[in-house]
Amino acid sequence: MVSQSNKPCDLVLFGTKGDLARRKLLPSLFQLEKSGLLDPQTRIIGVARHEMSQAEYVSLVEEALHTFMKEDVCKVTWQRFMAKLDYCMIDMRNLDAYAALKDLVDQENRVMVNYFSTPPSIFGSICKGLNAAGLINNETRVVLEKPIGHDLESSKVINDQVAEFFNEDQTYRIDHYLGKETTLNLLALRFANSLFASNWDHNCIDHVQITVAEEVGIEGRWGYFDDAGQMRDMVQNHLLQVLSLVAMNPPVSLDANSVRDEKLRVMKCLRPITKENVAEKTVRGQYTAGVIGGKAVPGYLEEEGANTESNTESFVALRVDIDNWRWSGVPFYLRTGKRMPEKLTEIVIHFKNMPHNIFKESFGTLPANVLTIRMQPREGVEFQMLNKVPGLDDHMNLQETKLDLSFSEAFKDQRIADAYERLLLEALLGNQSLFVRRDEVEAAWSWVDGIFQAWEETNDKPKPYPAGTWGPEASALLMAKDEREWD
Ligand SMILES: NC(=O)C1=CN([C@@H]2O[C@H](COP(=O)(O)OP(=O)(O)OC[C@H]3O[C@@H](n4cnc5c(N)ncnc54)[C@H](OP(=O)(O)O)[C@@H]3O)[C@@H](O)[C@H]2O)C=CC1
Ligand SMILES: O=C1O[C@H](COP(=O)(O)O)[C@@H](O)[C@H](O)[C@H]1O
Repeated sequence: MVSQSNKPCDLVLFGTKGDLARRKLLPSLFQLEKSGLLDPQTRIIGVARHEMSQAEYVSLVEEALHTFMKEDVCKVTWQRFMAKLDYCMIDMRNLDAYAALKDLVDQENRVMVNYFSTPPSIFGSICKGLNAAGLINNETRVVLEKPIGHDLESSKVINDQVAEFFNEDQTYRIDHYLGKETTLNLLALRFANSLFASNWDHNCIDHVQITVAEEVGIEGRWGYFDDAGQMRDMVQNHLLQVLSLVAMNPPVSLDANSVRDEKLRVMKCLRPITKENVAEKTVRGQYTAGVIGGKAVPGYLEEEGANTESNTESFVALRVDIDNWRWSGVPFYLRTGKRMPEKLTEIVIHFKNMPHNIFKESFGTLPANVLTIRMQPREGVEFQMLNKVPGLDDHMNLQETKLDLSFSEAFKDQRIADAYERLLLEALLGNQSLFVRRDEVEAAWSWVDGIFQAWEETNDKPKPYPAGTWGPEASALLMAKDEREWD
């Protein structure tokens, strides 16, 4: 991706005491410092509404690093990193409070990048506060966490509140799946290899499966999750972004708007799901108590903070049709759920069967080629194909074999950076390619809203599935109807 600016920044982290900031953002910033990717002049300013001395903030950050980093906290890097930290107490709903930031930022010499790691309900207040303190100029950037809104209408309200103060080219909407190495590799796979580039359509592909399975439940986030559900939490953003990258036409270049234009075209071609077809095209589920990795786990309704009644889905399976020339007749099957047997994100491309079988006598039906892109864990790419078994005994004895490229083997000395490292770096550099444009967010909401409406009109309720399984039986039936099965 092409970087646009290399100026030092004031990265202002609103919600610095929150879960995301401590678990992901601060450790990622630390890794950037360790890799020498933060400008020596760059500052990190944490904002929260609690009274804290500078020393207390530094130890909050240190504790977050020790708790959430997978590797040891390098002492030399820590000395450099801690010297970059500042803390500012602001109640983000109080517009007068933002004046306190003025003494900490230096807009003449540094670009101010404001990361809103807070509930979206206060994004508007933060923008107003920054404006009231005179802290917004043409270079100032804003990074917004997902999900933006609860539906199309509320997302428009939030985007309008931000757009009152920031242009689209100053606005960076995060979808952390776009920062994953394996997501970026999808671009390389598709557009740097002629074998795939020329076979990526309805002539060669039978169907596509995208699975994003999580072992975890709702992780103590009942308040947020019960309001959102798996459709808003994962499908509206992460799964539709991945689907768009798999399905889009080749962008003219890697610049932000070329890629985003192509993704948007895909979203606009998603066939609406309505009350007439929602039953055959969607499955929602909710986990009950079960066992994962030999450990008993509670059901959704027994989670901490749960109501006894809730129709929120923790699992979704969908058949998605894309109404354009490239994908005519090629269904995309999506499934995502919490409390699945394992954490697994993968895209599986099922190619079409051979039109004629010359190996009938020795082999019978020829299985089709399958390309699996393993996004996490065990990142890599796998291609299933048929080969002749060497030997003189049976002159055409075929066997299914795999070409298996594991990133950890092929790129032994390369560390796989967390998605947030990549995205924070891109935001600091001013490159929007890996951020979602407003029209993409709205197109995604518009399609997802249709499904919610269809569920409501048909009074659809989530079907139970025991934790530690691959979702309700209806998910397997959704595939079986089309004479297919999940991988
Ligand atoms: N956690 C995650 O894994 C993910 C989170 N996100 C998104 O990131 C954002 C943050 O999520 P998360 O960290 O989980 O949420 P948290 O609730 O843990 O953190 C939000 C922070 O915002 C602060 N805050 C809220 N209102 C105010 C206010 N008026 N003044 C000052 N501070 C305020 C809270 O302060 P206080 O502590 O005082 O309440 C809290 O520290 C959300 O938009 C979420 O959807 C996206 C993907 C994953
Ligand atoms: O955005 C979110 O993503 C995580 C899953 O992310 P991953 O990188 O671990 O696959 C999910 O657990 C969370 O509910 C959701 O808000």
